Amino acid sequence: MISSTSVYGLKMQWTPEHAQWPEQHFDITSTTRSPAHKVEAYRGHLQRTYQYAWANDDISALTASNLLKKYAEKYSGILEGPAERPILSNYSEAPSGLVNGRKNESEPWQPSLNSESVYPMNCVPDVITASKAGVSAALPPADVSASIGSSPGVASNLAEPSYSSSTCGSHTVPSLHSGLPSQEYAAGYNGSYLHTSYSGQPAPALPSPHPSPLHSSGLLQPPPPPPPPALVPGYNGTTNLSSYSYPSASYPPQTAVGPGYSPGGAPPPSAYLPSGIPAPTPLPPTTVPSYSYQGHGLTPIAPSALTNSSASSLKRKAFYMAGQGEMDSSYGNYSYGQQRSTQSPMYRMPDNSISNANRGNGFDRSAETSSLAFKPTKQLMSSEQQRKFSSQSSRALTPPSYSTAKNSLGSRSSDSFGKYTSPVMNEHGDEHRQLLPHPMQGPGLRAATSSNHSVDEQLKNTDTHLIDLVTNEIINQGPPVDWSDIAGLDLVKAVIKEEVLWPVLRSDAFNGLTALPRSILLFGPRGTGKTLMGRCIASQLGATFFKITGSGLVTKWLGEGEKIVHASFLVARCRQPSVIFVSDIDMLLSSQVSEEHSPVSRMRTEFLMQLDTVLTSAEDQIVVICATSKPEEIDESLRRYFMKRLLIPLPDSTARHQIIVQLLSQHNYCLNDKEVALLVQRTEGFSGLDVAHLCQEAVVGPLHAMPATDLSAIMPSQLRPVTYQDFENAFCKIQPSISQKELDTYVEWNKMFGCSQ
Ligand SMILES: Nc1ncnc2c1ncn2[C@@H]1O[C@H](COP(=O)(O)OP(=O)(O)OP(=O)(O)O)[C@@H](O)[C@H]1O
Repeated sequence: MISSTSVYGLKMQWTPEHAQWPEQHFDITSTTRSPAHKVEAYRGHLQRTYQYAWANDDISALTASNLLKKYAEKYSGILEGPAERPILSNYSEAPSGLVNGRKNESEPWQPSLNSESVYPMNCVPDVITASKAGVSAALPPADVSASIGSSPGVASNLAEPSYSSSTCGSHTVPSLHSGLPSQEYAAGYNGSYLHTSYSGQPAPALPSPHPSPLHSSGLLQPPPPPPPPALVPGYNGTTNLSSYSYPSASYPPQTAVGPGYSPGGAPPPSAYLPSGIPAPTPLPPTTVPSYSYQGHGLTPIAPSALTNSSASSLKRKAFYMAGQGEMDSSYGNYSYGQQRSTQSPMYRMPDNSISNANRGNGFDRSAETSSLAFKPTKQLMSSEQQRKFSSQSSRALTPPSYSTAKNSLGSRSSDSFGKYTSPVMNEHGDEHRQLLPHPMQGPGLRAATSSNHSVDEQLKNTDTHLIDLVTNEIINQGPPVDWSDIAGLDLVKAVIKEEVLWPVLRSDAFNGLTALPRSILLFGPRGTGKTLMGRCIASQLGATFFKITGSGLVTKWLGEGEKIVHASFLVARCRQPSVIFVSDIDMLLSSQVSEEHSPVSRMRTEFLMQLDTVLTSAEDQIVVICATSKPEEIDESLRRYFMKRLLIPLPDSTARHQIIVQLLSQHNYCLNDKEVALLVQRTEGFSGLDVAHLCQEAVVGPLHAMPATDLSAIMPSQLRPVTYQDFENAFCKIQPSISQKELDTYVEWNKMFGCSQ
């Protein structure tokens, strides 16, 4: 139907096609979006369209469509009356039906253009028809009737919120544009892969599959070839964006700014780019809030968006560079090659009170007032342990966590040892060393004869009475013990050799392995060679042997046992390598010790603190060996302080034979092999000490036949040899000291907690 209207003397022809124009350009069926919203979207579309046209020096089908539509708007404005002329861009200013500049969604929107409000204008339909014909020739048939809301030429460029939020990983670009081939316009590329604010960046010239109508009409020359891609490496302009390898949504965010990147500064160096790709002008990170540029196998060519971690990293960097906060301002700019500032909390001088408490009475700090007084790890541990153990006497003590990698005793450098030697040690120390059957040869023991400087300082300021006591009564300076001096115990010997001695003697072979056993519990009947074993270990290591008797601490030295323990470990650190042997350890670690502030409790606390320090220190060359004949009395929570718990059983027949022959060889005796074997058989159940007592009693048998007045004048050669009868007499006096019940207890305890079967 064609109608004509005469307005202001102009007669306009109006056809049904004209009446459909508003519906085609404004989706009036939409109930989800206000007209004002669509206008704003359309404004953005126009802005981008013109930017792209300007940037590419090209007029695409999209731009041509927009130009045509703009012409149509102008003509439609002429068709409408001057009093109620609705301008496309001022819907927000329309007074009726709008609330706060926006149309209420509940109100049905009435288009301003209708057949009655349009003035007939004969020339306009012709222009429109001609224009549409041009577009129709360029668009697929399905798109001919598309409205603005669905037209590929326009709608694909509308920055709808849901459209711009489409993720790279969804790969749904074609579905977002019905009827529009995905490669026709890089909507997904621009709207989702790149942030909209990135439009200021020169966009890649994406070729249109459809020739511009202006091109078709010959009004414009063909556009120049597209510029080389600047943003997507390898993109050649013909790549189908739907198949473009977008970074996966699960792709890990770039956590750090690439090397050479300086926010807001110069672009990254060209060496950072793939070959043949020019460096883009970097955008400030804040303008690309969610931009993740790095693709699969692609080297980033532009500064990436700051992820949480990288952003916080830069924040921290800025924080330190600004010198804010409590941290030392020089720390943030710190170069590892620089001298560390002692003002930094990481390298701050230790608290005086802690140090003094740790170093005992009378410690003079004046000697280490220089900035070089870096608190060594060992002292830090010691301070922590002081606090830890000083408050735990009322609760269960927990075993320490043993250090693993650098737990070797041989890791101490020669520079870390001091020169301290006790006045008493000066007299006997060298003798002790000379008596060693196997002077230390291992690579880790070259520097084992000195003491740590800081420990040396502590020692100098410790009560000399305690030092002398330790030196005279704790340090054992007996003859060295060889493995052959210990009868039997082959299994225990093998374990100790392999797991205690080898890691010390050849620390290089055990570096990085599991925690090395530096605390051993030897348990078993009395007189079976536990102390002998401890001395043998010290001799094999060439270590100073400290023997602390638990029973002596709680009886003889009860009042100052705590100080003696402390001083013993202190001297042991000065005389490294050291073996501290504590017999009757059950006296200190018994679960019966319940009084919090009793002397025994304080001794136990001190001992555990020192033991923990040894176990957690990678520098100390100290082995702590504890022995007990009552392992069941050790507090359960303290049992695991001992990394190795080895049963020292009664000597077997072979061991007894060896002990007997060994002892008789020092005397004149007359026993055949059968009699010796009989002795071995009759000493079943004897401890090594019992056997020794038996032999001793038999050896003095010949003296019983001598007159008492001549004993001092009789030469050994004048005495008769020891016979089997002397042993018969000795058996009358010497009985096995261990009951079968006790033996069963050790066997059971060994099954439960022992490390050797
Ligand atoms: N296996 C052994 N080989 C040689 N001699 C041994 C052996 N066991 C014990 N003896 C003798 O017994 C003596 C005491 O040994 P040792 O002091 O080592 O026993 P112990 O287990 O430490 O005793 P305690 O539990 O009472 O401290 C040694 O001096 C040695 O003469």
